[in-house]
Amino acid sequence: MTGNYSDRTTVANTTPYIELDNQGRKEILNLRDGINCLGRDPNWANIQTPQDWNVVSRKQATIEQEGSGFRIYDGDRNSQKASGNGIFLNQSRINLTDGYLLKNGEQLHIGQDPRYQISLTYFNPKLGEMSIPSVRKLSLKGLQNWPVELGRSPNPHSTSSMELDAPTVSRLHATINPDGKGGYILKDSSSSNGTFVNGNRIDKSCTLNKDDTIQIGPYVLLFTGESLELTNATNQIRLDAHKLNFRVKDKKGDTFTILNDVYLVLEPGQLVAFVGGSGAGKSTLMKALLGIAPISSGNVYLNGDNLRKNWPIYRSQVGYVPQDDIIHRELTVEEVLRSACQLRLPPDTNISKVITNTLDQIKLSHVRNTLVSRLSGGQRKRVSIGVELLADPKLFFLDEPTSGLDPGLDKEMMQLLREQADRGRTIALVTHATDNIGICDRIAFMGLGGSLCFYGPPAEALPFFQRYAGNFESEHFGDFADIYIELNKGKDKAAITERVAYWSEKFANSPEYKSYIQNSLSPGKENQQGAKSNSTKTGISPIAQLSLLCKRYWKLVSRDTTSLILTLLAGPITIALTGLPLKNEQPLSVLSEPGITQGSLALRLLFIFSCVAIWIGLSNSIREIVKESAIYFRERLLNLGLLPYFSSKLFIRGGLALAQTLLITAIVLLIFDAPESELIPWSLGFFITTFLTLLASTSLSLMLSAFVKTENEGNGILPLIMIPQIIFSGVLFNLEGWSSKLSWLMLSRWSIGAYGSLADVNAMAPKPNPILTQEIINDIFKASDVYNPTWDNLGLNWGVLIAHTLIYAVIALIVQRRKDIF
Ligand SMILES: Nc1ncnc2c1ncn2[C@@H]1O[C@H](COP(=O)(O)OP(=O)(O)OP(=O)(O)O)[C@@H](O)[C@H]1O
Repeated sequence: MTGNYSDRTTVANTTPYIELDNQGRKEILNLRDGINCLGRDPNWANIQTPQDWNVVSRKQATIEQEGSGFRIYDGDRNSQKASGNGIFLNQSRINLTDGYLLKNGEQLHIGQDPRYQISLTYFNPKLGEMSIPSVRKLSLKGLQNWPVELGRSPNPHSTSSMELDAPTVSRLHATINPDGKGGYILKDSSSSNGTFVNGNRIDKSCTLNKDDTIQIGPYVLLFTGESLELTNATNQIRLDAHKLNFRVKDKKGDTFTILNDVYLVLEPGQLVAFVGGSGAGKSTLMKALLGIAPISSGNVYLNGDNLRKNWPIYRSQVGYVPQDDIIHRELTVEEVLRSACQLRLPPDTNISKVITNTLDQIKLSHVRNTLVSRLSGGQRKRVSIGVELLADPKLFFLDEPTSGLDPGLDKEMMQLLREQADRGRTIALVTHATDNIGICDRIAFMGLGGSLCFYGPPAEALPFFQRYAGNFESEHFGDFADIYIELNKGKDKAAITERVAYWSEKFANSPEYKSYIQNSLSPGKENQQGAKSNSTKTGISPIAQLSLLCKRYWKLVSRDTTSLILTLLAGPITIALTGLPLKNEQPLSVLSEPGITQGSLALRLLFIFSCVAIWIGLSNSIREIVKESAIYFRERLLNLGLLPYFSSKLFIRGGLALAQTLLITAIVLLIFDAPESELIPWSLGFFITTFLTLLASTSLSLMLSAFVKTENEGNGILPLIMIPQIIFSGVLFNLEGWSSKLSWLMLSRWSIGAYGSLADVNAMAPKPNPILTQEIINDIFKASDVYNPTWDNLGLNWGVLIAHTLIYAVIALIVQRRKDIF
């Protein structure tokens, strides 16, 4: 960071002291030898703060001498009661049990809300030179150089710039200028991830008011009226879960509990494992902590902010690897990472550098150019983790990252996560593999019904469940499987629930609960307004997203060469086969004396054309949305636009439909005599009709793909869609009444109508004569208005095909939209 920050002046005092800074009001309190009690309560505190400093609790902290220094504990250490607002060092709450040994010049905070929090800095002049406090201040008053530049890499020569170095921050993210009336205007410089003021993403610019908090990527700045203070420079995240409950009604109407009054604390830099039997609620808990699972009640706070209300601010700072892979197997490792970078990070990012760093972190540099499909299960999981690490998330959730891995890979994965936590990330994972959970900082044992039965260091879990008799010197902590057995003991569900209730209650009354939850839990900011709805708008423009998604999708389609060739050739081959039995016929030429069967033969051939186009269109795309739902879901949580996503599918599939149409048209012109069309040349009319049929059926299959839950469901539904197209086409049976109305919903009805009017099949009806009466002719082939060779009729058929395409696309968008969580 550069700029004219207000540095602390050295105080002529040889006694160790703490300096409290309450939004500019400062108090210096000398520390005495022995025990210091800091708070507002005059009967308890021997270092007392002003009564109107309400953020400070009556019994805020106990500061005890330790050697030549001081250790600070939250609250009243004597009665083991934590303070209300807590004391934080880089978002880690100082606890009552271990406290924290103060370092000279280091700054802590009382409370979490930057608008009201009070900084507490410890100074010991005897220890010599003081370190510069971590809070950075840029004074705006009297500043000569405007604008103030905020960003990842602002003008290095400017004395009024603030460097906010994080991948999710744009090179020049935002600027501040005076408004000419004594105030200041904050302007977003078309950043990718947005500039937020008091939780709301600003559109273009806004006037700053005193005590506004500005959030840029992981940084929080406080505007004091005259200066800009960086209140969260360490960019770490803590998570506090308050009384999470999730209850649903089962089929009988009985209430079924999935999460039961769960409280949790995840401190910055901790690696936390959620373990427990199948169906105990681990995944639900993880999703609830992430804010993406519905809950009946309770709150999750990230650094004190209500997560659900502030998701737009935090979404780029939270990484999530679900159970299913979130990567495309047809791409190389580098391509996967590159496309994720392009979608998630600002366009001015040095992508190659970010990819190289990430590959180093996940130890996959040697497979940079390998296709994901050729990687082992463990390597694939690492790539999924790499995709999330690109944005350098400070809070990272992983759902069963080690499932399906052998013990060696399981250990490697846990070590990788340990390293990541040691870099300051807060990491939570769901796992069933307990061999290596000893390297976690905390484990949460869940019992049936979503009850928390233990939360604390792994070394304390076995003694808590009275299942351990050894020592914890070695990395192996004993057999956690015994705890699984203990929590599942019972002949039926009621007995197991009773067992779980016993342990859950025991834990709630245990010293472990007090130490690792009760005294560490931080209250969220009350009455906090959520981010407004415009906060969810995407970072990079929809057009840029569309272009990226089209390129990626085309790569995926073209990599699968066999499928691509089959997709392109299936239509022409089928049409060529149809030509075999008709090789001596001229089914489409209108003859002056049509034979008795010519009309019905022509209609059957046109019917084949329609069916081929519909079938190919349907089978083209039925899997395209459902097969990547895990990836879609993850990218949508970040900033994927629904319209660009769906349009990329329609455009690429539409392009393929165009190529298919060209090939089909060529083969039809080659094999069959072209009829003389009075409206438009047969070749052009055939091309347009085939393309519109293919496009409408592609749109229909994309819609179905959005509806179904699995690829198998999609495949199963195809015949149900195709067979009515055949029955209600109007070719095989005379349709009257309701069946005629139903045929309007069929693509085949409009497709065959267009082909029929182009080929003028009505003119192929045999002429009646004394032997061949009209009655007999009607049984063989009956001219119909559906095939009238007029522009009105042709236009209607084409128009309805286009309308079908649009309606299916809109329904698909609505269905996808309904899957959104935020
Ligand atoms: N939205 C929901 N509606 C109804 N039941 C649900 C819902 N979500 C989860 N459940 C049920 O809640 C229970 C807990 O599910 P969850 O997936 O969280 O368990 P888990 O501990 O992760 O299990 P596993 O280890 O087998 O993955 C299961 O019985 C599940 O079927």
